[in-house]
Amino acid sequence: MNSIRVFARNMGKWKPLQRVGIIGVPFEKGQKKYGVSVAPAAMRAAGLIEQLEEIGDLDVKDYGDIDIRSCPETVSVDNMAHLPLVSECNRKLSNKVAQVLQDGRVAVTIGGDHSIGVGTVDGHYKVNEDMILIWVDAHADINTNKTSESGSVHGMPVALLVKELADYWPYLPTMDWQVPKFSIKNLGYVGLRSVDSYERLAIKKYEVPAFAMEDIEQHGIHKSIHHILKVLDPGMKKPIHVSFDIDSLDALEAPSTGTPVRGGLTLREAISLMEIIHSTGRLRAVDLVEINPALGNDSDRKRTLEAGLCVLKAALGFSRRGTAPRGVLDLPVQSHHEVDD
Ligand SMILES: NC(=[NH2+])NCCC[C@H](N)C(=O)O
Repeated sequence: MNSIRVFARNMGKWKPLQRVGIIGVPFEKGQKKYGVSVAPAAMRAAGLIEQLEEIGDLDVKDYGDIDIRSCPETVSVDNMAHLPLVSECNRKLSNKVAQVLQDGRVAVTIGGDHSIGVGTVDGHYKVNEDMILIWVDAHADINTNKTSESGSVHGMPVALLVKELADYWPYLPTMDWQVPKFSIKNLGYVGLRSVDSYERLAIKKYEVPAFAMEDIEQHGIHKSIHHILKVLDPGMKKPIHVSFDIDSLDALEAPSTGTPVRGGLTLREAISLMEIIHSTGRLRAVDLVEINPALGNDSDRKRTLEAGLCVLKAALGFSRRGTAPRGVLDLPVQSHHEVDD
């Protein structure tokens, strides 16, 4: 059993202490735009570690960045750009995520583009084979090199991870370290609104619980995420991995990202989603990917980084309730007249 929660002496009382490990992945070869590799440094400069430490009852350890050294690209695979680089980065990341989890910490990985989901989920699976995966994203990222229109691996991580799609891939040189074992039955989507036609087929064929934006609009974020958690794990016991792409947020909330799509989650919805997952006590790993500080102007960059920080803080237990002046947020709904009295 993984003891993520230990007890810490806190103001004379014993309180649960959540241990967290931060991993940066300055990797951008899973897509074509410059800049997403700067995100770990930009998030740290924006106060990532300090802000997490302020949450209280959180023991934060920074494991630093994965060493992304360009290895010679001796092999190439059709319609799959930079596979050897993607593979090498993810191999190292997988080992690091497993180490953080074995240290009894929640693994918080800051990308990088979404191709790094291969490493985070692979590493998590090594430690918790019963894990469930919530992919929060505008895109389904379940293309293979045969179905992808872009040839960018950040649109393929889910298809690389799940065992049910293993036969749809050709032999992938350099990827021998990664044997797809995770079952698509343990996957759910939130936030979808830009899904390619073959991706749609895969989601339908395997009946993946998917809450696209229109479903969230209809049911609300609370019911949507509770439903997914229940469908994937009726016993409510399994470790949870959230792979959060910043482009799940509406492009107005998080403009500095490579493949923005309008009509997405509000920041408030994303925070609620993370608060609900935090409240299960079963969040073991969270990825935050696709923040590209090189895109947009200063205000875009600031807004996007802030949104990323808010999402992570919510995932790790920060709640406005705890910090607001006492009573204000606990007021029952009442008229202005009653409040003024
Ligand atoms: N993680 C992302 N931003 N993925 C975007 C993927 C876009 C498109 N579906 C593709 O396969 O190229």
